[in-house]
Amino acid sequence: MKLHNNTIRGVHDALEAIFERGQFADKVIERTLKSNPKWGARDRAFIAETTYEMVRWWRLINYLSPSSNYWDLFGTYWLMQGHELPSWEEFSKLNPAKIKEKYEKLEDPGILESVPEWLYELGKKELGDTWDTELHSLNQEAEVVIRVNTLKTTRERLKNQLLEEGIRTYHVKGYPDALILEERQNIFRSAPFKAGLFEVQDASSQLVAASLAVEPGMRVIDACAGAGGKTLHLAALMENKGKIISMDLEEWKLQQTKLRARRNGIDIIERKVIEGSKTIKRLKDSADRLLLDVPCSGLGVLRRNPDTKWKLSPESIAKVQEAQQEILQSYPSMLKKGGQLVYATCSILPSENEQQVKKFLASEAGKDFELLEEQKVFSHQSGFDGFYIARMIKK
Ligand SMILES: C[S@@+](CC[C@H](N)C(=O)[O-])C[C@H]1O[C@@H](n2cnc3c(N)ncnc32)[C@H](O)[C@@H]1O
Repeated sequence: MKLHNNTIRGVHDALEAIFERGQFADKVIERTLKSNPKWGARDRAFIAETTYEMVRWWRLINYLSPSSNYWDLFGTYWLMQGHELPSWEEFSKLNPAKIKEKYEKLEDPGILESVPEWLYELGKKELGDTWDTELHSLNQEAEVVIRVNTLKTTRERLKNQLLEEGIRTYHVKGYPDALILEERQNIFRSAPFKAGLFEVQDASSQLVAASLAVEPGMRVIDACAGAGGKTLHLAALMENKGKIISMDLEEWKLQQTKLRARRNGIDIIERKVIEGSKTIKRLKDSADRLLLDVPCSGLGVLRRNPDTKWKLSPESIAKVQEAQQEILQSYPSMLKKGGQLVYATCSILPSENEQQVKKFLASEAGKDFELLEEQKVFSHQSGFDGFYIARMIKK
């Protein structure tokens, strides 16, 4: 594969924004590509993929070639991919044979899997040997998965509609509304997307709304709704009948649901910003179903967001765990007697998952609740993101 100086510079700029200015990788790549409209499809794919992969393997790359020079780091990454380096001045400081030897001698699993040492140790403490297998899987590139909007089409019909646009997909058993792209490509400009026939949503994430056992006509609260990915899925499962109260602390996130709902043909969503405990108290005993898709470390979605591992800290994980228990202690009061709730995270750490549920059930606030089922979704088993889903009933 031929390297081009200007696209490598594009990667440098993106990495600088991510590592030196702490910006989010997906936003940085979007901006980099937008600001250079002359790059062709192949250049754009090279910049996006190389940036993501260098972020993923950042610790390993820096171990093999300790340097603050982005050319050294890119060159090392390129060699790791099994390519040869062109004889450019920029790569003159690199010694491919030495780098190869250092890599072959490397045994430290935290460096090999390219995670911060504290995170490697935390995962090992919580998950034992499962962590090594899971971490390996979380370092693979994520597939693009879409969720069929069953309010407007069927999976088979959408498959054909996408094929007409040159987009080939396949489906996997156990995920009734999911289609997986055979090849990574921009689908947001396709006619089926603009017509609201699908949303991009990982297959594991699609298990969350499905596990809440909603029915048309119910009153459902999605209490940590964000930009509404799971609200939209709930509305489709409810056949756009009944009511969904979509809540979050952040109004700007709820705003995004508005546009997405319109595109999806959904009109049963009411948005509500949480302004403190009074918002929760006003909704006491009012819901048939409650979704708590709580804030979490995001360790289950490292395939998609590899920069998460460099942004997390032991303190940020402790803070998010505190928020998770606070939500569990107060939000379930919004459920009617006999109603059901789902607590979900996109994390694989027991301390954010089953241990939080156990603590809630043993507490005064959880005494009327019973655990009905629990799914621990690991990436190495499912092939998709890591998730945790627990369904409970208010007795
Ligand atoms: C995992 S994300 C939700 C993703 C969303 N459900 C989706 O499917 O796209 C967690 C959300 O919880 C929100 N959040 C954080 N603390 C909260 C709290 N105390 N109460 C409600 N929402 C909260 C965050 O703003 C964030 O949008």
